[in-house]
Amino acid sequence: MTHHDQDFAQRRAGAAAPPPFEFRVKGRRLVSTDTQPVDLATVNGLKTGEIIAGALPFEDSHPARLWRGMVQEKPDITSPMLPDYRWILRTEPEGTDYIRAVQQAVGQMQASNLQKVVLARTLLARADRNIDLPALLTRLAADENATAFLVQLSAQTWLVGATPELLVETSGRTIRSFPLAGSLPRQADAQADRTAEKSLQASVKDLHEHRFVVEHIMDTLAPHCTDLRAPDGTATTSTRTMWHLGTRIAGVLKADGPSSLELAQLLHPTPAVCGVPRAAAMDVIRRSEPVRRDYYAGCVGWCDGRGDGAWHVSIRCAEVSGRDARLYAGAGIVAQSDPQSELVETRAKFGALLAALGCEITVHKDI
Ligand SMILES: C=C(O[C@@H]1C=C(C(=O)O)C=C[C@H]1O)C(=O)O
Repeated sequence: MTHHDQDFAQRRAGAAAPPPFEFRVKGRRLVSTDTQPVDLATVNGLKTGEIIAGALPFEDSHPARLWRGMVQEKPDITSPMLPDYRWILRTEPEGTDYIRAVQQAVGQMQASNLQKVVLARTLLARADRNIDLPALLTRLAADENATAFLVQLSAQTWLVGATPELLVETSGRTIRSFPLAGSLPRQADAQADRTAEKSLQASVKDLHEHRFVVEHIMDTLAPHCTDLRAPDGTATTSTRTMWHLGTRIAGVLKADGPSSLELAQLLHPTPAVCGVPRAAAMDVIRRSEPVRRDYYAGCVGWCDGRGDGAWHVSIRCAEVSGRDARLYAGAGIVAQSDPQSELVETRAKFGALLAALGCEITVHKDI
């Protein structure tokens, strides 16, 4: 038996527990070294080579989930093979209730100063045996345009996903952000896929949705930078399942500027996951989403003792516990939104996780 097979066989027997955190970023792995959680202040006492990493919640009512760890250049050897699970799926809220919430939000936009709100729904997927988290992470990491992450939230629960959205990254005084907003599902046919990309690029509604996010990030970062630029025009970017509008923001931090962790806290929640104005959008989210977001639409990432690090928006993810996965997906709603299209967009956003779980979305068309 090779080391690789042994590792897989052990895990199938349930011997190896998932680590408290692991990130996969373009061939590098960020791995936990301690099994005891740490708090935000731990960042001040880190030794060279150490990081803290984990998840920040959508709302402050939940604590940060952080652990100490290190960056490894070693590639991963975990097998991407999964057992052939049988699935039971249930959406929460049901599609009709999600559509009603979108209609109400659009109505509120006509009668108030609410301009954008991101409304999410969830999909409960129950397998016939425990979900193999390390294999799931390896499968999610196959998408080169996403950062795959696994973060322990409680004794039995992990947040796992693959996000394409970079909230903020700093290295010395160099700062970057890659906000996304405005989406269309990818198409299997190459010609149809290209048409989808072009129509997204030309969509006034999506460009409008996108602009809120770029403005928020520029306004929040500007006081901390000596130089900050967003390119003219918005580009498209893709994952294996979605097209998005994205803007590559780059700049130079002031000397003794905030750490990557502090910047993530300043920026969060952006209008990519909350809305404009923020307080009104938060109010709509709290009133119309029946399932609390917990760590979905928060941040996942890492920071070292000098403040360098990267924080991503925790989207395209699920909370996994034993046989159960709760998948989350949201869509930005503006006055011109069509509720049925927003439902389809959230369904497509479940696609990355479902594919990684080996659950065929085409078999479950009604989600
Ligand atoms: C909220 C999600 O995605 C966000 C919303 C987007 C949109 O509304 O177009 C696009 C990318 C993300 O910023 C999600 O995937 O759950």
